[in-house]
Amino acid sequence: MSQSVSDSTSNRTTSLELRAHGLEIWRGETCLFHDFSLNLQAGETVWLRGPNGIGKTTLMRVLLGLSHPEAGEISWCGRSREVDLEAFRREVAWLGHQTGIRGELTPRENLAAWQPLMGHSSECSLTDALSAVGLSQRADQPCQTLSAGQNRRVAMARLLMDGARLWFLDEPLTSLDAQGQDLIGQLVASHRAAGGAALVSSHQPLPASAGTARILSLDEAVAT
Ligand SMILES: Nc1ncnc2c1ncn2[C@@H]1O[C@H](COP(=O)(O)OP(=O)(O)OP(=O)(O)O)[C@@H](O)[C@H]1O
Repeated sequence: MSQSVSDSTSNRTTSLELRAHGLEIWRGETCLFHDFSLNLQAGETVWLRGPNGIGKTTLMRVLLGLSHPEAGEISWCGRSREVDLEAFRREVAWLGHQTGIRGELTPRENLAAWQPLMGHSSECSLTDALSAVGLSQRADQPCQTLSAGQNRRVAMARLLMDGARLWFLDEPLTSLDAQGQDLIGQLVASHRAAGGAALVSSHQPLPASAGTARILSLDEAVAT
């Protein structure tokens, strides 16, 4: 178990380790996970691989504390995640199926509206984030006039501005062309290189640009 050290400038722990042990998760009459364990540390990408409906979103929601497992323990930096659930959540940036983008607002306005809600601010400015996802030319156009893939890029720009060290990306490749998928891979690799970690769910292979990822095949891990 890693040691937690306090960072006096940001009041964060400098270690990064998410552990889940012995999780049992039911939805309705179905046991999705039985005795499931996961370990994610700084500099790692874990790819949750599995077909539609296997339980990837459900697992991410449980890890984030948005719903509860029937059994099992989840720890963050060596302590129960429940000790300070809010502090844990501030360390997580979640890109889910619903991006939370307001269509009547532009990418710039959406990002500005999200900014005060971010747990920690990164060194990446709003302008830099838009540029990094290739949206500088579309920054002032209402999001409802952008394509699905362009809106995914707006959501990715939010991750770059958010200083969260742990990324939960739920099917981030959806709606993206090959160039967009490659970009997601690059962003994940950069995040990892900067000491962050990413949990990425996808039913399709991660782009090569994402670099090394530890594969967790859910169809082998789920309850039988
Ligand atoms: N509230 C609920 N009540 C009953 N069943 C549920 C509930 N939420 C999810 N499920 C079921 O749990 C299973 C897992 O759903 P989940 O959304 O986690 O899958 P997924 O692997 O993320 O799928 P996808 O790849 O399509 O996003 C599905 O069969 C779904 O129908």
